Amino acid sequence: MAQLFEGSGGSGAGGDARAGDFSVRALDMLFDYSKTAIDPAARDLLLELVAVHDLAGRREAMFTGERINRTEDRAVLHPALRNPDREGVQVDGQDVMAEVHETLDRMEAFARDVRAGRIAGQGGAYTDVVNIGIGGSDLGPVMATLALAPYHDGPRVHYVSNVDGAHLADTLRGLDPTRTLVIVASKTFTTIETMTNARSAREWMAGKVDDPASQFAALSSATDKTGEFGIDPSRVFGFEDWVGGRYSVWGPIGLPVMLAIGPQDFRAFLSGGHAMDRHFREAPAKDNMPVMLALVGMWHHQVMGYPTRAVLPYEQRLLRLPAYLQQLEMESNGKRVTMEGAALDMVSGPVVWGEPGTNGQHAFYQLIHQGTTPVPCEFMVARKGFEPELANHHDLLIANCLAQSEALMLGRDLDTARALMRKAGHEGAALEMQAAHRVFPGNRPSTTLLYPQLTPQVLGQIIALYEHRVFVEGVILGINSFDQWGVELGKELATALLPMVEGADASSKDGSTRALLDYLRG
Ligand SMILES: O=P(O)(O)OC[C@H]1O[C@](O)(CO)[C@@H](O)[C@@H]1O
Repeated sequence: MAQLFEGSGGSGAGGDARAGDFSVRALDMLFDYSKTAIDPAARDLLLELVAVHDLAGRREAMFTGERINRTEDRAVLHPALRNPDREGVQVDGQDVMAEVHETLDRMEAFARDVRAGRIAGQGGAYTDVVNIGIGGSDLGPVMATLALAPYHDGPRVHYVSNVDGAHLADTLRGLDPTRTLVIVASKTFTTIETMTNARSAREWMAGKVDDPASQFAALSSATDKTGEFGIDPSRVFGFEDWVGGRYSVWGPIGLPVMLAIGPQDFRAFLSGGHAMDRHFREAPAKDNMPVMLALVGMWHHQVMGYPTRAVLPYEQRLLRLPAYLQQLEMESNGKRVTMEGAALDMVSGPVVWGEPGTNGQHAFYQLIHQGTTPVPCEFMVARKGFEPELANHHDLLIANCLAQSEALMLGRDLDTARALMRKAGHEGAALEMQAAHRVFPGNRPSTTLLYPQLTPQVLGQIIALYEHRVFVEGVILGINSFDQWGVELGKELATALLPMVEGADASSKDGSTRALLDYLRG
């Protein structure tokens, strides 16, 4: 592996010149990639990829509503959901902005009425909201709701995603059905987990509420199906097929977030996303944060061959960010063929995983520091927390975040380890053995994203940053980042298996599946 800090030109490892040159500042955030092995020549080569693959052209095709999701023949226009302009974005010659804003205005009116108790349940103002959805209809709103806890001033918002009855039962336990609003969030309104949970939630309400459907709202593109479920059109918030599930938190799927934090703060979230859109569209590649985040990731995955990437937010409220990014990255770029359907001749997107710091330090960082496979780490931390009375905690959080990237970069060599062991009283073979265990190879790559504070605006910037990173990676790989055919086969087989789980003949199944069924059917 190339040495980190090659050509740093600064004062020692990670010197000043390198830190300034190998970082991007935008929208009051700082993305630092000086602790990677990328040198100016490598960066030039990476930047060439951007030109060769016509990123600028592909990006404009997305923002101007071309049908770039070719296998589904759809435009990809989630940025329109956070665009404050009331006109100017077209799909097939049709301006879509009026409809986007009309829906946003309706969502806001609904959220204000629910929060003020003007729209209420049979037993009075809503105290609780239960959002039922899965995948993109869950991960974004869950992540954002947790992230923005300091801004919560509405009803309590809960999320049910798993078809495991435990999720619904544990969530509903203790809630008052007469003061609970249920939101069914499903783009297609056919997802079996969501529809099963929605029906069970309706049964939970039946008997205690005269008209359970009146305490339901729906977020969906399939407005015909929401009607069949019995949800009044005034409580249905629709969106177009050009909003992909994992990109949908900015529109109606974000309604539970809006209920929790209020319309004004939700607008700030949208405005953060829009600011990142403008930066992505306008900044030259080397100063473009999503572009450089993507290129650094591709360097690690494609060039260095590191199979995974860890997302390590030093921000407890970003607890669900790694799960959110898992879907964003892995559902978007986990593909095996190019846009044209030819076999991909490089590896597709990496495995994304992670946990907030400092918790992860006491769990899996051992492997990151001393395991044999390097794991590129993506650290994130805010300049400021929200608990002034606990400012010392935040200082400790920052110190830990910086210490980890420093330890990964510098490591500890054998001589230093030996000296430590000598000081601890070891000698001879015992000293050698003990010292070997205390060596840190160092030279392990990491990046750090710094931001002022996790406000709605900044969260919007961060989420749009990652969305565009995925887009850039997809363009360079030459794949379609906006379909997800890989989830279909399992869904089809589950539908066919259900009757067999319930006792039907399973002789058509393979021997392994039959044996598992035999056990489970008792
Ligand atoms: O919103 P829906 O239609 O219920 O889909 C939920 C999720 O299911 C998927 O289609 C994949 O299973 C995701 O892409 C999507 O976010």
